[in-house]
Amino acid sequence: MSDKPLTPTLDRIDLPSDLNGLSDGQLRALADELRAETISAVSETGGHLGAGLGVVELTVALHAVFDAPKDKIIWDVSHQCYPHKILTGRRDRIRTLRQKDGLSGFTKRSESAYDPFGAAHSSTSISAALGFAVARDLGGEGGDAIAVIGDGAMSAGMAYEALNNAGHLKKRLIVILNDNEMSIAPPVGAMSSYLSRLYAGAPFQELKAAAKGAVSFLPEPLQEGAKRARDVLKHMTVGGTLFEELGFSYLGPIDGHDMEQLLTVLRTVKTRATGPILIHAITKKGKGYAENRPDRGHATGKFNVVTGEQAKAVSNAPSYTSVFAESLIKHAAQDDKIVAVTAAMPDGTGLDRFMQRFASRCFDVGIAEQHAVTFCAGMAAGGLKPFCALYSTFLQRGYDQVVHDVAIQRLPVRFAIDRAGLVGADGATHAGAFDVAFLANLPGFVVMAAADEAELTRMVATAVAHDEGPIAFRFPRGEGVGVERPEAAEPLEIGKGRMIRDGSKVAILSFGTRLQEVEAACEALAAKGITPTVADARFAKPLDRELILKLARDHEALITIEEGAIGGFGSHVAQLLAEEGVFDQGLKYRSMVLPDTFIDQASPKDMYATAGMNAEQIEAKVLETLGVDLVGKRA
Ligand SMILES: Cc1ncc(C[n+]2csc(CCOP(=O)(O)OP(=O)(O)O)c2C)c(N)n1
Ligand SMILES: CC(=O)[C@@H](O)[C@H](O)COP(=O)(O)O
Ligand SMILES: [Mg+2]
Repeated sequence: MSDKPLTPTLDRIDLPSDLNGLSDGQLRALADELRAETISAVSETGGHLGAGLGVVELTVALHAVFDAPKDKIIWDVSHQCYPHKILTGRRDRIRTLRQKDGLSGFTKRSESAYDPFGAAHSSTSISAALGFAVARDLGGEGGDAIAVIGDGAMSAGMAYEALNNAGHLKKRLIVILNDNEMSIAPPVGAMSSYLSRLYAGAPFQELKAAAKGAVSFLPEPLQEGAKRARDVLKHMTVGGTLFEELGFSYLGPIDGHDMEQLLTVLRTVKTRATGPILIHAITKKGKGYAENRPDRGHATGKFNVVTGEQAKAVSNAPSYTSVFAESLIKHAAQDDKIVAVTAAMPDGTGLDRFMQRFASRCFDVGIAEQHAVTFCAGMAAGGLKPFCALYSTFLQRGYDQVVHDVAIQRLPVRFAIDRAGLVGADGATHAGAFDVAFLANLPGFVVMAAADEAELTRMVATAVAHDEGPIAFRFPRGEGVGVERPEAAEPLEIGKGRMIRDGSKVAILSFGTRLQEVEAACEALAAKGITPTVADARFAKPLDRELILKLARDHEALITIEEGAIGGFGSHVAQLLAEEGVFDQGLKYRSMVLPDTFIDQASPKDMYATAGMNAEQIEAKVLETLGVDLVGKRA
């Protein structure tokens, strides 16, 4: 017998237009089936489960009431989009989610007309929806523009910039605030408390009754129209909210799992809204399956639906994240000037452990990377030693702050850049591809990449000791290589690399954890009689000029490799070699960087294969550069 759920109503739905003939009762049944299908699919693929389960009813109601793809439904972050994908022609591929050549785990314009706007970084939905609304009103395509944004995503400045602009423009625009009182971790900040107060004070049950009463009079609610709708609106509107001050009509709070309330409110809004309107829906993250998990099932590996047991990868090596956190905690125990900042990723950055030890010196600022950077700049200016722990991809959002607030003022902010390089299932949106390029071009910045977990401990020590200006160290997602770590790591000499092995003819200069692949390539090359010299650059800025020029002088060819896009370490090395006239002397130089494309999700190994940066490809690059064929003979 199949362990897939029975889904008789869902089986009749291929596209949202198939919802048209369904009664409200059937829509309710559909939601239950959609929830079961989502759980079943994610049990096979892993992924973001909890957020999607929280919006199952909302997804059905939105597609029942609105007319996608003409109406634009824009999911913020879009990690909650799996039920939407199932209802929009992608059910047959839903069990390929987040896998190579499969469906993306996020909305993606190139994947479906029902994904009008791609996302994965948070808090962009209101701006995008407003853009669609303006395009529509200026004669472009499209009907309603609807942004669905979570309470966590509401902590980011960009959401307020959009509300501010939308309240001013007064376009018809629908924002649904999906408030489950969760970010990845429990949400933080004054805004989160404000939202809780809004709904703590509201007469939830009365609203429910009001909506139900209206529905009982409305066998065909859309035809019956105005009067009942006005009643529902009147009952639900709470005066004086922040949103109203910003120019929005505020509706709610409503129970985001009550199909009757959702349908009534959405139908009312569809027929009556004129300007910007915000619907405040209260939901439960993980609804129906993962409600009791501490993170309410934010992300999960594959799991057994019956027992909930998750498949665990076995590794003897610690994760880079935990090595970073442990090292920082050790230093912080000796140095009370050390403080740490996360932007809504306490678990992901390992700072949850730091927070347990040093609560008053650790700050979760919410999804607010720009603020995180400038907040750290302020603390550095005030004499503290701030560690700004961000994923590479999310640091992108704080770039002007890095330049304007940190670099120009030469403030000693320490950037701990996690998820450097290709990250796997989250795909292109989460690739840590650009940080080396966008940091190493800034005057006075020190930029390091750890080759393994022992190196990471040294780089944490280096960052603690470096008070002269900004410093960054990067490390990848996942486990280290299992090397022994120094008990008490010494700071590195700034701008000094290290030799790994002496060889001849060709030198490989590695920056970051590709070093393991370089080593594997060297083993294979040894069997062909080729013994490359290998060095670990450690620093992209300042470069170890002496080391690089020596490698260039002593070898026929020099190859650099890094887990980053063009414009990073290799470009700086090329600049140095060009300035020093080394190319004029005939050096063959090659730079292995991420290709100039966005690489779709797959395992990190497969993504690096696509990028041409695994051991076999390094080996091939050495042979090609030396003009040697695959068996090791010179052409
Ligand atoms: C700019 C940015 N920073 C951090 C993240 C990581 N992140 C993804 S989802 C999430 C929590 C979002 O919470 P919420 O909007 O309430 O959605 P929920 O998961 O509760 O449905 C965070 C912090 C991100 N995607 N984008
Ligand atoms: C959607 C999002 O941005 C996060 O949930 C992200 O997927 C977390 O990635 P890690 O699993 O690498 O922490
Ligand atoms: Mg939330």
